[in-house]
Amino acid sequence: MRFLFIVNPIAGRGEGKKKWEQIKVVVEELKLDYEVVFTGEPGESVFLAEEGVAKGFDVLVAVGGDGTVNEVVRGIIEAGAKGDVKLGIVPAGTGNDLVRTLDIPFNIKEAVHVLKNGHVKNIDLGKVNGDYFLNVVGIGFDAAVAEEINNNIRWLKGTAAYLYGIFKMIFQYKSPEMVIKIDDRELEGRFFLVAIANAKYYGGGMMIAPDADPADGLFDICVIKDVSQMEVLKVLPALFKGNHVKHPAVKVYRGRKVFVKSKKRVLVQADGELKGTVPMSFEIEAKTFPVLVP
Ligand SMILES: Nc1ncnc2c1ncn2[C@@H]1O[C@H](COP(=O)(O)OP(=O)(O)OP(=O)(O)O)[C@@H](O)[C@H]1O
Repeated sequence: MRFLFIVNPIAGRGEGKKKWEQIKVVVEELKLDYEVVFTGEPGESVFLAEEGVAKGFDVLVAVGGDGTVNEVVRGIIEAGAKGDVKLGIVPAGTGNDLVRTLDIPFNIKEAVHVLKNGHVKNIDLGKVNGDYFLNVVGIGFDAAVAEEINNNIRWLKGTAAYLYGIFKMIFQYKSPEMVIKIDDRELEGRFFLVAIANAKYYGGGMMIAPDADPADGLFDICVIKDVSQMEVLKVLPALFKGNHVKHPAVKVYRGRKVFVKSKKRVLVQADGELKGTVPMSFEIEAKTFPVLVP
């Protein structure tokens, strides 16, 4: 197996480059057949991954956070190698939400061992607007927070940015009326947020869908009804352990296809990236993307 490591040197607040030096030691100890490339600007991992596919590497290893992982996946897909070329991940980001769901170790040595001795898991991909997502789509409150972070709080990163954004938005946000279709089921009402989850985590460690399995061919759809601001603040800490699902305003559904519409401007984010507003539909592509996991 030939490995191409795609390293984001600025991931994890500039730690990426230093992490690579540690990774390299283990990679050489294990005698992996490898090459390494470094990104020089945002988005470059997509291009480097496409090049890696063209050069015939079997595994492309994203060294970075979820941003780098998403870009490498996009590169593999755009090169037409979905299902053929495998994804490896050595976490070096601030968030690394996919890694948490897949139980890939944060310890460098252990993560590199997974590349050599782990097994292949074919995970599901979420589809939105012809694009793919790995973790979670958020509709409503969390997308409003993502917009706020994008526009006004770029100086903070990861969970800190989310928490700040949440406290800022909570007093401005009004739960909109929405219609949510999940396969043959239809829900209607005022919703605080809808999270369409392939994996369990988003926002750098918030466990929005504690029972989501990224290889079961299904989305876990977490629907939160309109709740008071005080109630949100009370439930928020429970989100880190996934205990929010016990709250009476929270319900989790499973499905393959989701459609959401509203008469209001309701924002959508996918893996932290703003996608626009509803109406929008979401579909799962079951078990198509091979990833090396423990
Ligand atoms: N050389 C570079 N200079 C500036 N930005 C880069 C460079 N290489 C990659 N990027 C961008 O950095 C962004 C963040 O990367 P990534 O998500 O891997 O790290 P992170 O933010 O530390 O981790 P996480 O997303 O898990 O919190 C990505 O959008 C990527 O396009």
